[in-house]
Amino acid sequence: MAGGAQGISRLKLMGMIISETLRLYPPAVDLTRKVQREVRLPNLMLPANMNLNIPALALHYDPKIWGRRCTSFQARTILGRGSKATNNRPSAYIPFGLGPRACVGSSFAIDEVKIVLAMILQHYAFTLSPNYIHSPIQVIAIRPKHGVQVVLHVL
Ligand code: HEM
Repeated sequence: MAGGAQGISRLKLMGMIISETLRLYPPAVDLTRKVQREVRLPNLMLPANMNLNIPALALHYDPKIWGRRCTSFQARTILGRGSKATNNRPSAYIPFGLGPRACVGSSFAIDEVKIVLAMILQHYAFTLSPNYIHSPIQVIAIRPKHGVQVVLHVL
């Protein structure tokens, strides 16, 4: 694809936009794990059989990691899958989980979004409809409560 603003290819830019969208609206807001055997960390002891809740949403909005503007959409602050953006703290960015049980479909999911967007953008530009009400809710996964109405402009 042709180079975009500041030498970033459109494909890369699309990846950054998808990554930033998944930071602000991770469909899975938290992950759960069961502690199999007692674990002692410097400041923490986790007893066996304890259920752990790992709050992806809270990590994704932590100003210590993402800065003061952590609540706003800043695609350019997040590169690739977030390892640089998180200062090599990959556990701070977990829309697909982390470790051996991380999402096996992550690359497929991202490629699918890129393909669908590329197909739409070949024929249309789109803007948010004035009727759109920003209201993400959690119904198992995060979703827009009132849908996402867009206005298509034929190219
Ligand atoms: C944007 C789309 C998607 C998101 C945000 C997502 C997110 C996640 C998350 C958070 C987990 C749990 C990881 C963990 O517990 O550490 C997971 C697991 C999983 N996902 Fe996805 N997923 C997506 C799309 C897909 C797709 C398209 C597939 C299949 C084609 C898929 C297949 C799986 C499977 C099989 C697991 C279980 C992996 C395991 O337990 O070993 N996911 N996903």
